[in-house]
Amino acid sequence: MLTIHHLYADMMNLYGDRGNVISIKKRCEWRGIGVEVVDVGLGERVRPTGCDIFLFGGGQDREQALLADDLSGSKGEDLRAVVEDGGVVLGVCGGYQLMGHHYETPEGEKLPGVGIFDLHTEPRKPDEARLIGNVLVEVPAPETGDVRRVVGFENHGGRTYLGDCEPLGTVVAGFGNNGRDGTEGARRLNAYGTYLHGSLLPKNPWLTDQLILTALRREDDTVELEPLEDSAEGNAFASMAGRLAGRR
Ligand SMILES: NC(=O)CC[C@H](N)C(=O)O
Repeated sequence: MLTIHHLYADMMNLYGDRGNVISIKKRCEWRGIGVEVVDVGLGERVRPTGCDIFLFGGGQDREQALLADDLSGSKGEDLRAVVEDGGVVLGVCGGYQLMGHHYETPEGEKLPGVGIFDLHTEPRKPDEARLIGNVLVEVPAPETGDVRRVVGFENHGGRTYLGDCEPLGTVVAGFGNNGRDGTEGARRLNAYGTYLHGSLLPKNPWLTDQLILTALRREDDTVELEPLEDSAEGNAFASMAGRLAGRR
């Protein structure tokens, strides 16, 4: 049984990030893989089962401030332990920002993060716009050495800067972490962070399956996923990626 832990489901669900939960759930069900969804709200502990995917969606500054305190206690420790143990975690935008050291709001408030990634996020300057639009990212797959593509939508004021931390990938079109250094997102062990809403996973079925496979293989490293008929999603992905790549 794969457990999807949906962190702050009712607070951090900007731009349809709940679609990430639905995509993982359906792609498991279509394969006859047992899957359950557990909402993890304020004051609730994360309870790993050994076959888990933790999802942390996007949110406005107000929601981030409300839950930053909740993350600074035992829940943050538990999430760091999950990542160190090779657990699968995906943070999107506001959730991603709070997986770093801190997120500084435009009002100058530094919201403490969980410290999963060595990164921090600064506010946009008064004369800077929010980073908004469609994004195309090239993601190296170290396991196979090939490069995959990810598409999505971004809308964030924060500018994220990586320290000793790998990016998820390189921006081909769009802004990414900060609109300056060409990086998008972050990755460490099996923890992923990204600015891509969309929602991300329905638009990028290969990434969804990679998260599912990684989680399943923590229990049984011989598991394989039967392929699904992704032509519709694949065509939508290819046309968006092609359009965006044409903007290089
Ligand atoms: N889309 C989001 O999750 C926004 C994150 C954060 N509030 C920012 O504006 O950068």
